[in-house]
Amino acid sequence: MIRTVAETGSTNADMLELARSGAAEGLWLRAERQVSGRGRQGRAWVAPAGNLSASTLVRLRATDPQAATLALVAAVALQEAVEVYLPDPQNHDVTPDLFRGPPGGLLRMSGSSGERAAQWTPEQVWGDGGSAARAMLKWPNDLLIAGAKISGILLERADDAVVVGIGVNLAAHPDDLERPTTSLAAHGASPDPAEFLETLAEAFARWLARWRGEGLAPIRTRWLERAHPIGTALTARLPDGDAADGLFDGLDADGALILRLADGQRRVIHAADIFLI
Ligand SMILES: O=C(O)CCCC[C@@H]1SC[C@@H]2NC(=O)N[C@@H]21
Repeated sequence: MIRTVAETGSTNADMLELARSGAAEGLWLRAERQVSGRGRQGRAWVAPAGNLSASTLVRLRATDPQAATLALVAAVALQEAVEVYLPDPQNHDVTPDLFRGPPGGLLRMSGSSGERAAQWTPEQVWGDGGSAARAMLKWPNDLLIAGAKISGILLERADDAVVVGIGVNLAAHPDDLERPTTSLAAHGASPDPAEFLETLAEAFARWLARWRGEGLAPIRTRWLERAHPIGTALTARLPDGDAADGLFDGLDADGALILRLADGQRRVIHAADIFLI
């Protein structure tokens, strides 16, 4: 069920209240205008009119996979929904053996983890994407088009309830000094937020059911297929202020990010802000 309000501070804050008063799993709340949106790590989330601001609720069960992995469930559902609206969504069968990423140099796409490389052209990862623009996942749940962020996902927990808040730049994107941003409109599509949410809610319900029924494995597989290739150079900015540079080497069985460091060691990262370099 989808409830829509004209304006609110934060749909996540509202959904946490609804969760505390017994709301059932599956409820979605969408605000046409969200004026105090919350982002990850205490940041604000700015949502110009025409963008999607919505939250839903998952009630955890004893047999569920780790709650934190709902971040990957939300990410694969959102990636799927965004690609429905991108031009030429079928155009993803290019699998180059070598991948040239900035600042230059060739990176082998097949990592030691043996994951199959994602089907990306360098232009789709780094360039303007053009008519072949694709929505690419970056750990844990950012979605990028041609390197620019198009959406944000924020998970918040209250007892057995996890609130999953999703903001998508459909019509417009706010400027961000720290990282490039984009919108679906900038790529030739501007779905109505209500219609977009129907698509997203359907995809989320489907991936949530798989997460419950089959565990994290199919979600992880799908995430890897839709993420930057193995071998992509990343910087992880860690919660303690440190940073680690390395090459993307897949996800562990729990969905944590694996970085291959310059000395060849693998580092498993559970929490960080990740940047493509
Ligand atoms: O920092 C991020 O990338 C996450 C942003 C999450 C924004 C969404 S918009 C709907 C929901 N309500 C909020 O207050 N935040 C989330």
